[in-house]
Amino acid sequence: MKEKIIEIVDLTKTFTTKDGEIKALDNINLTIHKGDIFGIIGMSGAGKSTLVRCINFLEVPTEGTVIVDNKNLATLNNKRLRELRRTMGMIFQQFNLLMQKTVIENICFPLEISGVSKSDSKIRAKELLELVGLKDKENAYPSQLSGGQKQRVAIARALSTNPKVLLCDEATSALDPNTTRSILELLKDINKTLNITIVIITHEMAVIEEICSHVAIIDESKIAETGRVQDIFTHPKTAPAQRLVYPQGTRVEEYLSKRCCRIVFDGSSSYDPVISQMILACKTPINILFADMKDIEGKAFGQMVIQLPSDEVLADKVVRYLHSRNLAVEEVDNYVE
Ligand SMILES: Nc1ncnc2c1ncn2[C@@H]1O[C@H](COP(=O)(O)OP(=O)(O)OP(=O)(O)O)[C@@H](O)[C@H]1O
Repeated sequence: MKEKIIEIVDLTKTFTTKDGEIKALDNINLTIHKGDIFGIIGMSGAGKSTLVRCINFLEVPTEGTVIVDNKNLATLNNKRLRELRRTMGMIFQQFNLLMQKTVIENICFPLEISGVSKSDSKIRAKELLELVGLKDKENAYPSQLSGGQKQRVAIARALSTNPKVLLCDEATSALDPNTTRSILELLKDINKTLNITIVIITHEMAVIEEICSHVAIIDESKIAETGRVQDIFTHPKTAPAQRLVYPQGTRVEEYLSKRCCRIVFDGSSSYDPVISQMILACKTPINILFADMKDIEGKAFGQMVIQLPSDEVLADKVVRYLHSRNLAVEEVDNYVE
């Protein structure tokens, strides 16, 4: 059993504004284990940023407990809280670099304010620049860098104090898809090589699928569903999870009069023509209603919704065949809220 690094118990956060009270988080319970890449996903306004700010006590919860690395944050004085925050690096959508400082000065800055000498800070900053692939940019200014490079500097800066946890608030939302992929690869690498727990706040399911091991879906201030990404992706139970897993435009209700099933491909060989083989084996045509597949290094990931034959015996045969190929199969005829 992995050790817990972050534990949130019965957390509620209410903001008082001139227009009344806003309950941004409502009775949140969440456990994140050491070494996880944990995604927190939800629509705009669901409460994601507030939750991440409660994890490092930049926002103090109205009710409930936050335990990080076995410390109850509510019991820490300001000095110990600052020390604890140093064990949690943070990166943001807008990078938040100091524009008047060079890349290396940006990375040295948190080290120097935590009391590390100028020369030691520089040595550490150079190591980090190498780690994030920006060795040749130490004297550049942020304005001379691309979005992806700026985020790499922000990651290096966040790692400078050797954190145990890296909190990423929409860290790839301002980046194009290729740059997003390369930043996610870098985060995966950091998680693996430095054994840093990563918490990723996002509104994009693709980010979760790409790198997270676990996910919590937050909807209207509450946790709707939490668990392993693979389990939630293959069997989303709640309406908010289903909305995220079924891509926009999948109007499953159109097919409700027919028996349909959703097949999840989670890494079988792309070269294995499983659908053609199924048609040959079951001797029946099937209608593909929706497919959203991608090939990653020769493996198929994604999902497909097929309409089953109207003959019940044949339909059962198709479902049995798919199960026999070890694919995750879910009938969707009773899906839709
Ligand atoms: N300091 C604040 N004062 C008042 N209300 C706030 C404050 N911070 C957040 N809220 C409100 O709390 C709710 C949750 O906001 P939060 O920023 O956590 O959502 P989010 O899921 O991160 O959204 P987004 O993806 O758009 O950033 C919103 O209704 C927001 O208006």
